[in-house]
Amino acid sequence: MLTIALPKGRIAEETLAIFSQLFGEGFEFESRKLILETGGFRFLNVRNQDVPTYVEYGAADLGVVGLDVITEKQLDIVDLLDLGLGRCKVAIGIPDDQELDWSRPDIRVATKMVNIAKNYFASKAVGVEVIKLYGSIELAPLVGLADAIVDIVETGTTMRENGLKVAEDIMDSSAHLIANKNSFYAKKEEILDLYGKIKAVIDSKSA
Ligand SMILES: Nc1ncnc2c1ncn2[C@@H]1O[C@H](COP(=O)(O)OP(=O)(O)OP(=O)(O)O)[C@@H](O)[C@H]1O
Ligand SMILES: O=P(O)(O)OC[C@H]1O[C@H](OP(=O)(O)OP(=O)(O)O)[C@H](O)[C@@H]1O
Repeated sequence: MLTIALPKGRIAEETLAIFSQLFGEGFEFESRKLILETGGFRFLNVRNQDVPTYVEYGAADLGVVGLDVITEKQLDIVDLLDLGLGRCKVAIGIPDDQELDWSRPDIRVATKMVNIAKNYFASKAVGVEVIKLYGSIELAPLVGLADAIVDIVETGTTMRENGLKVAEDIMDSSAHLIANKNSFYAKKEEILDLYGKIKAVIDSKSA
Protein backbone atom coordinates (compact mmCIF):
# COMPACT_ATOMS: atom_id res chain seq x y z
CA MET A 1 0.00 0.00 0.00
CA LEU A 2 1.30 3.48 -0.85
CA THR A 3 1.18 6.24 1.76
CA ILE A 4 0.85 9.79 0.44
CA ALA A 5 1.33 12.99 2.49
CA LEU A 6 -0.99 15.78 1.35
CA PRO A 7 -0.63 19.41 2.45
CA LYS A 8 -3.13 21.32 4.57
CA GLY A 9 -3.42 25.05 3.90
CA ARG A 10 -3.14 27.08 0.75
CA ILE A 11 -2.63 24.28 -1.78
CA ALA A 12 -4.92 21.75 -0.07
CA GLU A 13 -8.02 22.45 -2.13
CA GLU A 14 -6.37 22.17 -5.54
CA THR A 15 -4.45 19.07 -4.44
CA LEU A 16 -7.60 17.37 -3.15
CA ALA A 17 -9.33 18.28 -6.43
CA ILE A 18 -6.75 16.23 -8.35
CA PHE A 19 -7.12 13.22 -6.05
CA SER A 20 -10.95 13.57 -6.13
CA GLN A 21 -10.75 12.95 -9.86
CA LEU A 22 -9.01 9.65 -9.16
CA PHE A 23 -10.78 8.52 -6.00
CA GLY A 24 -14.24 10.08 -6.32
CA GLU A 25 -15.92 13.27 -5.19
CA GLY A 26 -16.06 12.23 -1.52
CA PHE A 27 -12.26 12.34 -1.31
CA GLU A 28 -11.60 14.42 1.81
CA PHE A 29 -10.29 14.08 5.34
CA GLU A 30 -13.10 13.78 7.92
CA SER A 31 -13.10 16.81 10.25
CA ARG A 32 -10.11 16.15 12.59
CA LYS A 33 -8.94 12.87 11.04
CA LEU A 34 -5.34 12.81 9.90
CA ILE A 35 -5.43 9.54 7.97
CA LEU A 36 -7.73 8.62 5.08
CA GLU A 37 -7.67 5.15 3.55
CA THR A 38 -9.32 4.70 0.19
CA GLY A 39 -8.81 2.77 -3.05
CA GLY A 40 -5.88 0.86 -1.59
CA PHE A 41 -3.95 4.02 -0.64
CA ARG A 42 -3.33 5.74 2.67
CA PHE A 43 -3.35 9.56 2.75
CA LEU A 44 -1.85 11.68 5.54
CA ASN A 45 -3.11 15.21 6.31
CA VAL A 46 0.04 17.21 7.21
CA ARG A 47 1.30 20.77 7.12
CA ASN A 48 2.91 21.89 3.89
CA GLN A 49 6.27 22.44 5.59
CA ASP A 50 6.15 18.94 7.10
CA VAL A 51 5.38 17.04 3.86
CA PRO A 52 9.04 16.59 2.80
CA THR A 53 9.96 15.38 6.29
CA TYR A 54 7.38 12.58 6.18
CA VAL A 55 8.63 11.65 2.72
CA GLU A 56 12.36 11.85 3.47
CA TYR A 57 12.01 9.63 6.55
CA GLY A 58 9.82 7.16 4.62
CA ALA A 59 6.73 7.63 6.83
CA ALA A 60 5.10 8.54 3.51
CA ASP A 61 6.13 7.09 0.14
CA LEU A 62 4.88 10.12 -1.75
CA GLY A 63 3.95 13.71 -0.98
CA VAL A 64 2.69 16.94 -2.52
CA VAL A 65 4.54 20.13 -1.59
CA GLY A 66 5.69 23.48 -3.00
CA LEU A 67 9.02 23.55 -4.85
CA ASP A 68 10.00 26.48 -2.61
CA VAL A 69 9.83 24.18 0.42
CA ILE A 70 11.71 21.36 -1.34
CA THR A 71 14.45 23.80 -2.32
CA GLU A 72 14.64 25.42 1.10
CA LYS A 73 14.87 22.13 2.98
CA GLN A 74 17.47 20.64 0.58
CA LEU A 75 16.11 17.14 1.18
CA ASP A 76 17.18 13.91 -0.42
CA ILE A 77 13.97 12.92 -2.23
CA VAL A 78 12.88 12.12 -5.80
CA ASP A 79 11.11 15.02 -7.52
CA LEU A 80 8.56 13.20 -9.71
CA LEU A 81 6.13 15.68 -11.24
CA ASP A 82 5.21 19.36 -11.39
CA LEU A 83 1.49 19.48 -10.59
CA GLY A 84 1.21 23.04 -11.91
CA LEU A 85 -0.80 24.35 -8.95
CA GLY A 86 0.08 26.78 -6.15
CA ARG A 87 2.10 28.84 -8.59
CA CYS A 88 4.15 31.68 -7.11
CA LYS A 89 7.64 33.15 -7.18
CA VAL A 90 10.35 33.56 -4.60
CA ALA A 91 11.65 37.10 -5.03
CA ILE A 92 13.74 39.83 -3.44
CA GLY A 93 11.67 42.78 -2.24
CA ILE A 94 12.92 46.26 -1.44
CA PRO A 95 11.22 49.57 -0.60
CA ASP A 96 9.59 51.25 -3.64
CA ASP A 97 11.71 54.35 -3.39
CA GLN A 98 15.08 52.59 -3.09
CA GLU A 99 17.63 50.84 -5.23
CA LEU A 100 19.89 48.54 -3.29
CA ASP A 101 23.62 48.80 -3.59
CA TRP A 102 24.50 45.13 -3.24
CA SER A 103 28.16 45.98 -2.76
CA ARG A 104 27.37 47.57 0.61
CA PRO A 105 29.04 45.46 3.32
CA ASP A 106 26.21 45.54 5.89
CA ILE A 107 23.01 44.60 3.98
CA ARG A 108 20.40 42.71 5.99
CA VAL A 109 17.82 40.46 4.39
CA ALA A 110 14.78 39.13 6.28
CA THR A 111 13.15 35.88 5.19
CA LYS A 112 11.44 32.62 6.10
CA MET A 113 13.61 30.93 3.44
CA VAL A 114 17.09 31.25 4.88
CA ASN A 115 18.79 28.66 2.66
CA ILE A 116 17.29 29.95 -0.58
CA ALA A 117 18.33 33.49 0.36
CA LYS A 118 21.87 32.52 1.43
CA ASN A 119 22.44 30.40 -1.67
CA TYR A 120 21.13 33.08 -4.01
CA PHE A 121 23.34 35.83 -2.62
CA ALA A 122 26.33 33.49 -2.40
CA SER A 123 25.85 32.61 -6.10
CA LYS A 124 26.08 36.34 -6.87
CA ALA A 125 29.06 36.74 -4.54
CA VAL A 126 27.06 39.25 -2.52
CA GLY A 127 27.66 39.24 1.23
CA VAL A 128 24.48 39.73 3.28
CA GLU A 129 23.28 39.03 6.79
CA VAL A 130 20.17 36.85 6.64
CA ILE A 131 17.61 37.27 9.43
CA LYS A 132 15.10 34.45 9.95
CA LEU A 133 11.44 35.42 10.40
CA TYR A 134 8.34 33.21 10.51
CA GLY A 135 5.77 35.49 8.82
CA SER A 136 4.73 39.06 7.92
CA ILE A 137 8.11 39.29 6.19
CA GLU A 138 7.13 42.51 4.37
CA LEU A 139 7.14 44.33 7.71
CA ALA A 140 10.91 44.01 8.19
CA PRO A 141 12.07 46.78 5.80
CA LEU A 142 9.26 49.09 6.94
CA VAL A 143 10.59 49.25 10.50
CA GLY A 144 14.32 49.06 9.83
CA LEU A 145 14.83 45.41 10.74
CA ALA A 146 16.16 44.66 7.25
CA ASP A 147 17.04 46.41 3.98
CA ALA A 148 15.41 43.78 1.80
CA ILE A 149 13.33 40.61 2.02
CA VAL A 150 13.25 37.28 0.26
CA ASP A 151 9.66 36.09 0.16
CA ILE A 152 6.87 34.45 -1.82
CA VAL A 153 5.11 36.67 -4.34
CA GLU A 154 1.86 35.41 -5.79
CA THR A 155 -0.40 38.31 -6.80
CA GLY A 156 2.10 40.96 -5.62
CA THR A 157 -0.57 42.61 -3.47
CA THR A 158 1.20 42.25 -0.12
CA MET A 159 4.40 43.87 -1.37
CA ARG A 160 2.48 46.61 -3.20
CA GLU A 161 0.27 47.46 -0.23
CA ASN A 162 3.32 47.76 1.99
CA GLY A 163 5.31 50.03 -0.32
CA LEU A 164 7.68 47.34 -1.56
CA LYS A 165 8.68 46.26 -5.07
CA VAL A 166 10.32 43.20 -6.55
CA ALA A 167 14.02 43.87 -7.11
CA GLU A 168 14.85 40.43 -8.53
CA ASP A 169 13.11 37.09 -9.04
CA ILE A 170 14.92 34.13 -7.51
CA MET A 171 12.79 31.16 -8.61
CA ASP A 172 9.37 30.04 -9.79
CA SER A 173 7.49 27.63 -7.57
CA SER A 174 4.51 25.29 -7.89
CA ALA A 175 3.41 22.15 -6.10
CA HIS A 176 5.34 18.98 -6.96
CA LEU A 177 4.74 15.28 -6.40
CA ILE A 178 7.76 13.89 -4.55
CA ALA A 179 8.81 10.37 -3.53
CA ASN A 180 10.96 8.76 -0.88
CA LYS A 181 14.12 7.39 -2.57
CA ASN A 182 13.87 3.86 -1.15
CA SER A 183 10.13 3.67 -1.86
CA PHE A 184 10.81 4.73 -5.42
CA TYR A 185 12.95 1.64 -5.96
CA ALA A 186 11.02 -0.79 -3.74
CA LYS A 187 7.53 0.21 -4.95
CA LYS A 188 8.40 1.50 -8.40
CA GLU A 189 5.51 -0.13 -10.26
CA GLU A 190 2.85 1.12 -7.84
CA ILE A 191 4.36 4.60 -7.79
CA LEU A 192 4.66 4.85 -11.56
CA ASP A 193 1.09 3.61 -11.94
CA LEU A 194 -0.23 6.37 -9.66
CA TYR A 195 2.15 8.90 -11.27
CA GLY A 196 0.62 8.06 -14.68
CA LYS A 197 -2.92 8.55 -13.38
CA ILE A 198 -2.09 11.88 -11.74
CA LYS A 199 -0.28 13.04 -14.85
CA ALA A 200 -3.33 12.17 -16.97
CA VAL A 201 -5.54 14.34 -14.71
CA ILE A 202 -3.11 17.25 -15.00
CA ASP A 203 -2.71 16.87 -18.75
CA SER A 204 -6.50 16.77 -19.21
CA LYS A 205 -6.79 20.03 -17.23
CA SER A 206 -4.19 21.85 -19.33
CA ALA A 207 -5.53 20.43 -22.64
N1 LIG B 1 0.71 33.73 -1.61
C1 LIG B 1 1.35 32.64 -1.23
N2 LIG B 1 1.94 32.61 -0.04
C2 LIG B 1 2.55 31.49 0.40
N3 LIG B 1 2.66 30.35 -0.32
C3 LIG B 1 2.10 30.35 -1.53
C4 LIG B 1 1.42 31.48 -2.04
N4 LIG B 1 0.96 31.16 -3.25
C5 LIG B 1 1.32 29.90 -3.49
N5 LIG B 1 2.03 29.40 -2.46
C6 LIG B 1 2.56 28.01 -2.39
O1 LIG B 1 1.73 27.33 -1.47
C7 LIG B 1 2.52 26.55 -0.57
C8 LIG B 1 1.72 26.34 0.69
O2 LIG B 1 1.61 27.53 1.40
P1 LIG B 1 0.94 27.55 2.85
O3 LIG B 1 0.83 29.00 3.21
O4 LIG B 1 -0.28 26.69 2.86
O5 LIG B 1 1.93 26.76 3.77
P2 LIG B 1 3.28 27.17 4.51
O6 LIG B 1 3.09 28.45 5.20
O7 LIG B 1 4.41 27.01 3.54
O8 LIG B 1 3.41 25.94 5.49
P3 LIG B 1 2.82 25.61 6.91
O9 LIG B 1 1.33 25.75 6.83
O10 LIG B 1 3.27 24.21 7.08
O11 LIG B 1 3.50 26.57 7.84
C9 LIG B 1 3.84 27.30 -0.49
O12 LIG B 1 4.91 26.43 -0.15
C10 LIG B 1 3.99 27.86 -1.90
O13 LIG B 1 4.61 26.87 -2.71
O1 LIG C 1 1.80 38.23 -3.55
P1 LIG C 1 0.68 37.94 -2.63
O2 LIG C 1 -0.52 37.35 -3.34
O3 LIG C 1 0.28 39.13 -1.79
O4 LIG C 1 1.13 36.76 -1.63
C1 LIG C 1 2.36 36.82 -0.95
C2 LIG C 1 2.19 36.86 0.53
O5 LIG C 1 1.55 35.65 0.99
C3 LIG C 1 2.41 34.97 1.92
O6 LIG C 1 2.14 35.31 3.23
P2 LIG C 1 1.01 34.58 4.08
O7 LIG C 1 -0.35 35.08 3.66
O8 LIG C 1 1.21 33.11 3.99
O9 LIG C 1 1.27 35.11 5.53
P3 LIG C 1 2.58 35.10 6.43
O10 LIG C 1 3.21 36.44 6.21
O11 LIG C 1 2.11 34.95 7.81
O12 LIG C 1 3.49 33.99 5.98
C4 LIG C 1 3.80 35.47 1.54
O13 LIG C 1 4.73 35.30 2.61
C5 LIG C 1 3.55 36.91 1.19
O14 LIG C 1 3.50 37.73 2.34
